[in-house]
Amino acid sequence: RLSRDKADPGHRAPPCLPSLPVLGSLLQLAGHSELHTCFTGLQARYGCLYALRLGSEYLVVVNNHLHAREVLFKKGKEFAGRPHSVTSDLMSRGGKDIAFASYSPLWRFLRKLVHTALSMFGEGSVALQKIICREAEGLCEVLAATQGAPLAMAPELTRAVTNVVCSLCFNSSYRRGDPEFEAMLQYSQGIVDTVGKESLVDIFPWLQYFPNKDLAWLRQCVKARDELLQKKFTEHKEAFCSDSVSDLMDALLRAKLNMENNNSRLEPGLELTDDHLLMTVGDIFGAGVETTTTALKWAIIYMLHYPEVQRKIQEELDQQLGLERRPQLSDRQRLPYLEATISEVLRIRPVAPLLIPHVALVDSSIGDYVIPKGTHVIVNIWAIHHDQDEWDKPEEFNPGRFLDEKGQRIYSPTPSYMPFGSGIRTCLGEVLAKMELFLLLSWILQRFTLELPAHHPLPSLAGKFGIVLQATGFEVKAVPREPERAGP
Ligand code: HEM
Repeated sequence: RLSRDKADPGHRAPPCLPSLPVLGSLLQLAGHSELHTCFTGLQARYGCLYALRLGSEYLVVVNNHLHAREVLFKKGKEFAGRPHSVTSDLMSRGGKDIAFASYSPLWRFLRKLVHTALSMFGEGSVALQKIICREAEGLCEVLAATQGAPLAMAPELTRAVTNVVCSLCFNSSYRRGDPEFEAMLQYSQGIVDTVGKESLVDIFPWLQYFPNKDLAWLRQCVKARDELLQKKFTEHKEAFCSDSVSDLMDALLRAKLNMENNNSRLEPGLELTDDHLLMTVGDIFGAGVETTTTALKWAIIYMLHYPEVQRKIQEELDQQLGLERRPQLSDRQRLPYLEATISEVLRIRPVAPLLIPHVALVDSSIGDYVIPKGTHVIVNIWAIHHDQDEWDKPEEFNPGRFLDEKGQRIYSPTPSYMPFGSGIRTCLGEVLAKMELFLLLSWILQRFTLELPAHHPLPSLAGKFGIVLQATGFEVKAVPREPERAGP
């Protein structure tokens, strides 16, 4: 389906959706709340790479893995920019974080710093495994206490994942019912509901000067988030000791103090301000909690739809570990079916179906098409993960596609798989997220069978497009497996 016309490479503009003055191509998208499926459907008419205009912005949508790899990997630096929008600027104080920051030495510095901190306090270390297992145990206790009564899983999953991120960022965690945690849940939901919907105010920035309910709610949620971040920041500053750095906030503070003491700057005019520290930690929260929780929700929803998959995971757990020994990260190799199921969940319901938009920093090209500097590039992971040329029956949930004939794990059966993006702006938390998904799911499924409570309809498999592909709320009945029933 890629253009074979090599006569004039890089000199053709991509096919463009019809566009009106001021509105651009907005009418073509009107009535489609699910942008990822709308963009996928438009391929039938415009091909796998096409352009559109939204307000004054020129956007290109990439629906194919070859073009996606060119943008993210091969020409990663050329497409490493991020667009400014009213909502993302509000969230990140004008890009003073990592995810919404422009490609710059400061972005690179912060990314490296967070990467080092995550590996120091977590990834690969026993410390993180302990933290996640503590949360997994807490989750199992909550499930056991329900004694088979229906339980809304979402808040429990969010608390477990929040506590992991909290431990990494602040070296602290929340108990059930903690008012600070409840407030955090509320503002996080508010942010998810309002950011990333390609809302009109991002297309027509001047709308921010008119009364706007969504924007007012987002401002309130961001204010609540910032107050909490500021509180943690002040506590950390007061207790700071450069010899005992035990979390991300401390690591950022130390970097800032080192810079000030050495009077070193990254580049003239670029300095690490308090805003950068706060927004970077806010970013790890924003990017780290909602994404992993969403993937967990989808995994459990698919377990309810496909009890035979759940059974196979449990058989594998029983065979490899039995019912008593709790799974550890070192067991991942021995549990390929569970790992394949997690991969399949991330394929069929990619958490970030359109990634985060990229921006062309220079005049460039994708395939045969010319892409001017400033173009917003949307990589449609949904289309890539559902591409019929790459996946057999892509709509079918089938963990088996990530296993070979011997039942061994295949990490990527086709290059058309990139749930965490790829290249220079690839997800910073991939390793952490995979650890959480593995440990939390294996601990739950070793001890409980998750069932649909009587008379409850199966939760919808249709996601709601937003900053993440949201799953609808649902309840489960957790039926203890044998040793739980028998007691310790
Ligand atoms: C299942 C869980 C997760 C998924 C599916 C996921 C996916 C993604 C995707 C698709 C991107 C955008 C890549 C791009 O624009 O090219 C991204 C960016 C990012 N993710 Fe994740 N993510 C997950 C968990 C996490 C966690 C746990 C953290 C932090 C601890 C995290 C931190 C980030 C950051 C900081 C960025 C921005 C990177 C940049 O712009 O340089 N993510 N993630």
